[in-house]
This record gives sequence, structure tokens and C-alpha cells, in this order.
Amino acid sequence: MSVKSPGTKSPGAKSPGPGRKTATLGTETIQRGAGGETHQVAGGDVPVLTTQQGIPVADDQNSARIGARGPTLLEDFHFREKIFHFDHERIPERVVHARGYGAHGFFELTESLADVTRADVLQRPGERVPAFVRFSTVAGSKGSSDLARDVRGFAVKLYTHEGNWDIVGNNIPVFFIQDAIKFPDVIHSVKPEPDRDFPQAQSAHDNFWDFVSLSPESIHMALWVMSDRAIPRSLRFMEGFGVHSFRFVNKAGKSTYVKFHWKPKQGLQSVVWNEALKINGADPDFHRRDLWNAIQSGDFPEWELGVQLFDDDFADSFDFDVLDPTKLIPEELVPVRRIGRLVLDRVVDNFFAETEQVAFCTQNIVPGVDFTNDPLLQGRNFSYLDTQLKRLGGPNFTHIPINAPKCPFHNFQQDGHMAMHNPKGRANYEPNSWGGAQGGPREDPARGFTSFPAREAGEKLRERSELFGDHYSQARQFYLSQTETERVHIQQAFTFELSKVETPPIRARVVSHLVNVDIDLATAVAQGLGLEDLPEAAPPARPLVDGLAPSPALSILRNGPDSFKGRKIGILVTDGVDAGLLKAVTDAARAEGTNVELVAPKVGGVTLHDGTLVPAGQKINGGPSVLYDAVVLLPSADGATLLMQEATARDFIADAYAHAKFIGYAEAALPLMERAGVRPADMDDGILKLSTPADATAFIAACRALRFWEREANVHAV
Ligand code: HEM
Repeated sequence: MSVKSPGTKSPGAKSPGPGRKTATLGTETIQRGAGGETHQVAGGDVPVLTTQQGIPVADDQNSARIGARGPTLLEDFHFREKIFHFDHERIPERVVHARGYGAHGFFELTESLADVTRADVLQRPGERVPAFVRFSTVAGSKGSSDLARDVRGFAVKLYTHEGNWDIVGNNIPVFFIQDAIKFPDVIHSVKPEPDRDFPQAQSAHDNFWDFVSLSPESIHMALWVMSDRAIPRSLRFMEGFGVHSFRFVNKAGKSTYVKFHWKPKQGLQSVVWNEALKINGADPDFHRRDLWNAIQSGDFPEWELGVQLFDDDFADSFDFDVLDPTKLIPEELVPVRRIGRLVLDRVVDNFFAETEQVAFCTQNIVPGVDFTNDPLLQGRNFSYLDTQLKRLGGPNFTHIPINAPKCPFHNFQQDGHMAMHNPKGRANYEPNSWGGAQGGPREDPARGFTSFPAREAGEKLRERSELFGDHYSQARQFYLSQTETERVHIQQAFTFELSKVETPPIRARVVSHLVNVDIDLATAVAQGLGLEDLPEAAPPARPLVDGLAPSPALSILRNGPDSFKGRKIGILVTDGVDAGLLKAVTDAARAEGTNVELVAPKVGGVTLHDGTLVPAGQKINGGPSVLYDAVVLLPSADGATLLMQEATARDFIADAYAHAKFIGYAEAALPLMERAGVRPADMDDGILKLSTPADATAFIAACRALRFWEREANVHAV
């Protein structure tokens, strides 16, 4: 670690040390040691490197040894400390949600909820509190790929004036299991199989589908995970849900049930599965890079906080148990009231310190918020604190700045590993008679957290509410709420996943559940798998609720954006590209708030037909079209001929076509397109010729539809 302090500055140390010579490496002037090793030396504003104890270090390139070729000395405390620290850099990754990415921002209340909750943060419109959000995948390890088919964690920490409130949610409003006691089982089943330790970050394997096929309560969530919700285009373009029913409690002590929603201002958008597979290879960091770049460029992602509020009468009349986390409450039945906004406007300074060490917990709630008896929530309330004790190494992880409240806090908890907040004075217990500030903090019956006095009585038993037993009706409702394009994606996803399952009875057992969900879905999957007969429907545990109305809010395509803002276009260019057309496209894109990146044969760039040199963002083999929302093909005639010989250029076009992207092209690109398999007969309304600035503007306007879905029917035969 380097420390800036007057005592460790070494303003005059630029001259070479003994035995060293000055050399120049490109723009860097360095000193070279006897073995040719590079030494960079403090001086001016460059602070002196020190040990953790603050001892200035003279040489960070060579360990101390006897003679130039002799053994290393144990007394070399700098070497020992450096290696010792490196050896202990890793902490256990999260047992689930290991791969994640976080950012800072704020929450601003836009509508007071004082009538239903005493939560301080929900009283005064216009007031802001700091927030930290961590998005994650569930199954993969920390180094896995962003575009795994998986649930995304959406965990929000609000640093309110009355302590930290965590809404530890997902981008899917229901869960696989109804009781937390099954959590280790569902997670074990989806993680790599224990004997072979694969597959990584994938649900497409026997164990997972074996578990699901024997746990019908998972079917509703399985529908969501097989939908495009599980492959979001960006963390910015997805919803978040608190999943469980919580309670709000107002000043009069009245309780109202609440479900939490985060609604992205950017609209919803996902990628297609074949694209996701390729993104994982081309840029495993696709989502984190996207979030980082958006925030760094000032395009701050924003969500509205929505609440569904309901009372006991609604709960009693609802077709399902509001305590069952495998069920949602359709927005059409209980509208989502939008009461605040969450804006992410600052990236982290240090990934480990903030994103890795942040500790969310469902039990972090503030006065005015309370739990319900949802058995999944009750189990979660135990799990987070427990796991974090191990993951973060001791009970004092609340002292880590990212976890510490930003409001004053006082208590008598003390000591333990790495204690950073150590109270002064004599009192470390209460009651005490020291009085005043000496006596330390005291209770506050008026402001303090009090639990809602729900009346509980009953026998001790291990049993579930019978109302939990309908596992298919909402799965069917979800499926029927999708557009035709989305239904086909769900059919394809089930077919893909079950095709990776090696044990035929497991495949058939999953399909037997789908028969209860929708016969067309089950038939399509059975045919996709090549099953000879459609399996019989699995016997439902409880009669299904007929005639649930489709809920348009459940579809992504029905809730897309109305602009192409925040999306990205890849422009394929070569030497000789038409400068006017390139400018027209980039101008039209910028006017929309769309990012552009040039993809060229060489990253150094291309010379436009007017002689201007423009640098490229990607070399063609590192910038496949899966990284962009739409593509534009602007090669010169010679450039198109060159790229016809380049497989990655042909893939650029073929994939953009197959993934139903909007394609803009200059006349000269036609032979290249044909070589890539996009023949004149394949041209459709999603492929637009660009000749004039007006064409460029029209192209960007067309892109607002995000994809030209009608094309998909032409690109899939099996
Ligand atoms: C509605 C169901 C659930 C949702 C929405 C959910 C959500 C999340 C999220 C978003 C995270 C990542 C937090 C972060 O970014 O640091 C997480 C982590 C975790 N979840 Fe859950 N989870 C659910 C169910 C459960 C259940 C039932 C259990 C256990 C009984 C559980 C145990 C854990 C554990 C142990 C972690 C790792 C926490 C850490 O190491 O910091 N989750 N969960």
C-alpha cells in the first residue's frame, strides 16, 4: 500500500539508485536494476511505497538474499508481509449470488406513505437517502459469466435516518420453493453436480430438473426462468421484486400488507438465448461493463419503487395464500403505486470493499416495516446473518463502511475480530447508574422498532397451508400473459434445457407438469425433445383455479421502452467508408441517446473516403454483433470484398440477422451480406438501406422496437 504523508514523500529521489541505469520504455522513464528489472521511483507528488507498518521501501523488485544468486532471507519483512497479505486476499464467495455487481445512488420519495407506514424514509416527498444496490446471478461462482440463464438478484440497501433497510429481492417475483428448509436442496440441485463439478452457472442438467420435476411448487418459477426474464439485456433493463408479502405498520399501529416492485425507467429488455450463449464467450462481463459504462457516462439508470398494498379482506378473498412465495398478485388486481425513485449515479471506488463486502439481510428493516409468516421469508431471516458471519470473518462486518448505517448508532456490543467502532467510557451494560452521556444509550419506546402484535396460536407441527397446493394455475397465467414471440422462447428454452438432461424419465416428468400449465407448451416441448408420446399430466395436488385473466404486466415485450436510449449500435466499417453516412448515423444515434461503437478490421481505425482517420472501438474478431442492440454495415466496396474472406465479419451479419436485430446497410455492403447468408430474398422490414441522413434518422426510429421479431420464424426450423 502506498501512503501519502509528508513524512513519506521523497521529493529528491528521481536520480538512479546504486547500480541502476535510466531507460525509456515508450512514454515511461524508468530505472533498470542489475538484472534488467524495472524500478519506478517516488518523487514529486508520487508517494513513497511503505509496508503496512509505514516503513519506507527501497526496492520492491528484489527480495533480500545472500549474494545475487543466493537464498532468500527470512528476515525480509517487506517480502514476508507482501506475500502473507496476498496469500490471504480471498474471502469465501457467497454461497449463492456469488457473482454480482454493485453501484451507489440515492432513493427519493415522490409520494408520502405516512397513512400506511411510520417508516421515516417514506414520510416526506422530495427527501433523499443514500442507496447501494448489488445485482447478481444465483447459481454461478464469482468468476462465471453474466449471461447465464438464471434469476438476477436485485438487493437494495437504503441508508435511512432510522437505520439500514434492505430490500433483498430478485428480478423474478416468485421463488422455486415455499419453505426455506428446501433452500439447500434447490441450490444444491442447480449448482455443479458434486461428483464432477460441472456444469458451471447452468440449470441445464439432470440434478436441477430432477429436483424441479419432483417439486411441482417450482413449476411457476421454472416458467419465469425459462422466459427471457432470465437473460436480461442489461441490469438496467430489468424489474426487481421483494417477492414476499411484507407488512407496513402506521403510527396508529395498523398493519397493511405490501409487496415491493422496482420498475425500470429504461423499460424492459432481454436478449435471445443463442445470443446469450455467444455473449458469454465474447464478453463474460457484459452486464457489469454495461452498468459501469452507463454510470460513468452520466446515463444514470433509474427505477421507480412501486408498492402493492392490500388488507386482510383481500388476502382472505385471494385465490392463493399471500404467504406463499411461489405466487404473485397480478398488478391488474392490486395496482402498483409508484412512490419513489432509485437512481444509481456512482460506481464503486473499490469492488472488494463495497460490492464484495456488502452484506444484505432480509432482517434489516426499519420501524414501520415488518415481516409476515411467509415460511421462506422466516428462513431467510435466519440465513443471511449466519452466512455473513462466516463469509466476512466475524461479527463486526457492520463496521465495514459499506455496511455501517449512515445515521447515528449506539449500543453496547463490543470487541470481536477487527472491531473498528469502539465506544469510549465506562458503561458497556445497562441498566447502569452512570447517568447522562456517561451512561451510554437508552431505549426509546416511542421511536424504537416494535413488532406488529399479530395474534399467533396453534399446534406445533410440520405442515403447509392447503392453499399452497395449487402449483400450476399461476404458471399457466404467466404463460398466457406472454406474446407469441415470448411463448416460443419459453418453449425453446425448456427444449434446450431438457435436451441437456441425460436421463429420459426426468425429461418426461418435467413435460408431465407442463401439460397442466398449457397443452400447446407441453406439446411443443415434447416434440422438440422428440418424445414419442405426450406424457400424462402430473396429478395436481389441488384443483386448479380456472380462468385467471392474463396479466399484460408479466410480458417483457409489452413493457419495452419507447426509445432506443441507452442502447448500443455496432457500426462495421472499413477503409474508404462514406464519411457523410457515418456521420449521419452517429448523429442520429447520439440525438436518441444511443451509443455507437465502430468495429473495423484493425483497432487502430479506418481512413474514411475523405481522408479522415477515425479510431475503432473493436477489432472485428473482438466485436461480434451480439455485443450490440442493432448493427449498421458501412464498408466501402473494397472493404466489403475484403471482409467476405473474414469469418468473423460474416458471423457479425449472420448473427445480427438470426437474433432479429435491426440492420442498416450501405449499398456497398450487399455482396458481403449475401456472402453471410442474408440473400435478397431474406430482406425484411428490419433491414434498412441507408443512403441519406434521413435514412439514418428513420433507422434509429425503427430501432425503438428493439428487435424485428417477425424474422424469428425464418431462422428456426427445429
Ligand atoms: C424470495 C426468495 C429469495 C430471494 C429474492 C433472495 C435474494 C437474494 C439476493 C439478492 C442475494 C444476494 C445479496 C447480495 O447481493 O449480496 C441473496 C443472497 C443469499 N441468499 Fe437469498 N434469496 C431468496 C431466498 C433465500 C433463501 C430461502 C435462503 C436461505 C434460507 C437464502 C439465503 C441466501 C444466502 C445465504 C445468501 C448469501 C448472502 C451473503 O453471503 O451475503 N436466500 N439472496
